[in-house]
Amino acid sequence: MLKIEGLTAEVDGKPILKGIDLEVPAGEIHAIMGPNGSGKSTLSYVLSGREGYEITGGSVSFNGVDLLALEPEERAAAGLFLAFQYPVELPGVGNALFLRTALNAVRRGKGEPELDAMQFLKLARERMKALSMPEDMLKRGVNVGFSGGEKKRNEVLQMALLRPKLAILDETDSGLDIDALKIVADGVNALRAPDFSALVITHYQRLLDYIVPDKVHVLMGGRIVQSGGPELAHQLEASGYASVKAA
Ligand SMILES: Nc1ncnc2c1ncn2[C@@H]1O[C@H](COP(=O)(O)OP(=O)(O)OP(=O)(O)O)[C@@H](O)[C@H]1O
Repeated sequence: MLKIEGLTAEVDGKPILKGIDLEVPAGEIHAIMGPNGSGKSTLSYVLSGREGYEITGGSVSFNGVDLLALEPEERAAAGLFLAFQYPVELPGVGNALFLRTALNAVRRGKGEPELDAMQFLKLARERMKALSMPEDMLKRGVNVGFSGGEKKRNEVLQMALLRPKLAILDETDSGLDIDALKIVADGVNALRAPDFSALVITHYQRLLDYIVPDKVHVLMGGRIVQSGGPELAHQLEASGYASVKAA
């Protein structure tokens, strides 16, 4: 599914990713943990094709395709989805129209028929119910006036509608109350399938009680410095990153 080899990238001439090697097979969920400023968000932005990041070396293969050669919208059409750490507000852009436009763009890319407003509403209501989101969130501007937790749920709604092949969740758990955490985790778990993979970036072991990862990786100083099973997250929670440095 995803194979990253020797990936290096810089921002404003400052090297941030210093040789990332990471493989996420189809059907697996991997977690990335690491101290503040270690490059976790940078990795997710580089994978999604955000402007301002210069790739200086390495390769990323996504289902056999050179991901780095694709435009951001082509990456989305190929099945990549990034749930932002800080979802942006788009005043004046209705959430329903935004979500339907995103969904239809991906459907077009896959050669599937677009959904009209009625078909979309039916699907969105169904998926929102599963996420315990009130329907009026469709009528409001994208994320405008949404609480922190509501913005994160709106990201997961997007994911539930787009049904990507690879979802990257960048600290989607931060700012969520305990009930919302479970709802969001259920949303991710519902997508588990042999052709779905996820990279879950988190600071907290707690999320990984609900989304049990196949592997946990520690990103420090722009490199993956340790990988292990779910027990690695427990070990980090107990001893912090000093134990990794010593390893
Ligand atoms: N536009 C930028 N200009 C300068 N430095 C940047 C820029 N974007 C990121 N950085 C730096 O790159 C480093 C990695 O940032 P990144 O956001 O990827 O870390 P992170 O691991 O996601 O951190 P956190 O856990 O705090 O979210 C940081 O030192 C950050 O200051």
